[in-house]
Amino acid sequence: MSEPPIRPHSPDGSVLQQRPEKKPRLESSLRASPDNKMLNSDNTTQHGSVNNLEADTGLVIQQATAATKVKNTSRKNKSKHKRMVPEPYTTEFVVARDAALLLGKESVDRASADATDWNAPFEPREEVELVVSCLSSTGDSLSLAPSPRKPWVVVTPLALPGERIRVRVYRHARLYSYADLLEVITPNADWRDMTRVQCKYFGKCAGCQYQMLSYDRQLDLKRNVVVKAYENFSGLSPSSIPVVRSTIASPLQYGYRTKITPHFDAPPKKAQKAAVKPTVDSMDRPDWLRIGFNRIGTRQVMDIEECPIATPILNETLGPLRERITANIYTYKKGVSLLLRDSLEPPPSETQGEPPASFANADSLSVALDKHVCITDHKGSVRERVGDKVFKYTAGSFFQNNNSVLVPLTSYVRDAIFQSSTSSISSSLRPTHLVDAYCGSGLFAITLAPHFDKVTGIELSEDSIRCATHSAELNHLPPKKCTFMAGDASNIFATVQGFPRDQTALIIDPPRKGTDEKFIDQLLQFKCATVVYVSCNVHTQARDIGMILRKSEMMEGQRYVLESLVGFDLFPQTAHVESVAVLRLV
Ligand SMILES: C[S@@+](CC[C@H](N)C(=O)[O-])C[C@H]1O[C@@H](n2cnc3c(N)ncnc32)[C@H](O)[C@@H]1O
Repeated sequence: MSEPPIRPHSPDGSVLQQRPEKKPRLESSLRASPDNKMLNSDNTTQHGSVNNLEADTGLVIQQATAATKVKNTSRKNKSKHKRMVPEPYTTEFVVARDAALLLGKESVDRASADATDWNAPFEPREEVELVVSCLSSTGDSLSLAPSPRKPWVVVTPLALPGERIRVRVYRHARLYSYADLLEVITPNADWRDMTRVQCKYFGKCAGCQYQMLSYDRQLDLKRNVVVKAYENFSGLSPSSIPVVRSTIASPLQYGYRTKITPHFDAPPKKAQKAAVKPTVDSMDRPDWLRIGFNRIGTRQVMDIEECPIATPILNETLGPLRERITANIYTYKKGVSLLLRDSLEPPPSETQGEPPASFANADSLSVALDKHVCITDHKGSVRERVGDKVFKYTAGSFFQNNNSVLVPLTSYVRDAIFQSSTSSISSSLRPTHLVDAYCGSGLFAITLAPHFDKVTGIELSEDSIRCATHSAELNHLPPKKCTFMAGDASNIFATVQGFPRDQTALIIDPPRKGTDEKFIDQLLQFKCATVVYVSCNVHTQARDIGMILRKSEMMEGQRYVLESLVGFDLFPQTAHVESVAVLRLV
């Protein structure tokens, strides 16, 4: 089967795409995050506050009501609608909240009262013209259904505010429907410039959403995502939320991604049977074979031979790797997710099989600074430099995927710890101890260690802890200054009881699902002077910060205040934003 015909860009710069049939699915809630982790979905029990938050803000609570109503209908409908209720803090949850906000509380309440909130005003696969109202925090556009239809939102990728678009609706949820963009009839000339697009798959591949925008515009949009997350998900009063700073740019806006994970499906059964030999000549590439990334809104793999946001060495490696896979495709019985990770070339002592010097130091690694290699083995070793520090970690484990922004990020966190913007830190209370919770391979602990007397990190992955400990050695950080332990983040508080609390800073950098109440309760008992919360999901961060601030109101004498908020652009050309929140004990 060949690719469906696709015309990526019309002469006037509008985006045109023809969509293949979709599998029934929960597209957005299963959408991969920029670092290709599936979005999390399990916070309801640990944060019993999800429902309280909904009650506070008044809109999404209606969704739970509707889902409950659905329970009383037929079994078929029940399962169908149940699938549509988004898990808290997933992409779909955020879209649902944004759609409800666009409709307004009155419309939402009316639709709930009439029990019409699941009845979309569209025929199956209907084509309609819309005018885009705004962007959701997911990067998708939101438009109101044209009158005389009832109040309803249409979620469409790749369209911009003010644009007149033609779409085809394909799936419905509560009070909103998803649609494919067929045509941009009237582009937003201030925002859209298709000559900026650097990837021929833009508009089809699910990876990027913003290549048609100026970089300044992308940064503004990301700032707004942080603003909205705290307005809608923290449950905090506006007076407790500082003005969100301008998003900090990535030095590289293309060629920055140090890890990509293209994938491919196993040969279809029929093709396997028909294959006369296990290998394929390069001229004989089967047309069902696609090695690449998912098509927007589907789990269909697109054949992609180059990704302009990936680093040069990853693209140089992708071509030959694709050829090797193609030649041996019939030997694969299952689909495969490949790993390509950018690494500094190993020092000669390691490549020549000599045992590495026990303290092979940062300087010896710097010899290889300019030469990059691509690691494709999940268990292989990756070397990466951040400022004057070097890291060695396992290719399959977590490490931030945009090296160019890591010096600005770690420097910002360091400055936030040492320079309070709202109160002066007296020299007698200068931070001397650092706790790095969810430390991964030790990025923050190791880069910031020179500024502290003692640093300790905790992380669930034993392999990452082994790598962090080794990287500390590589950077001449002795164990009495820098230690790492494997375990649940909340265990850290038992081991740092000897740290002077008013001179201790805590960094939290959890996965997308955020931290948990057990961790927050212990943090509040520990009462360190500064908390810096780094997050790849600003919505769970807002929820957690809201909880920390509210609970800290009940502490005697002191409480935490949210001193600053800023987004970092770790993934240019995408809608993703990393968020850094600084809390101070006052
Ligand atoms: C977003 S990464 C941050 C890693 C590191 N701070 C960095 O920037 O490279 C989150 C890390 O938290 C770890 N993790 C997840 N759940 C954890 C838990 N309950 N306790 C400790 N670490 C956990 C993951 O293994 C992952 O390495």
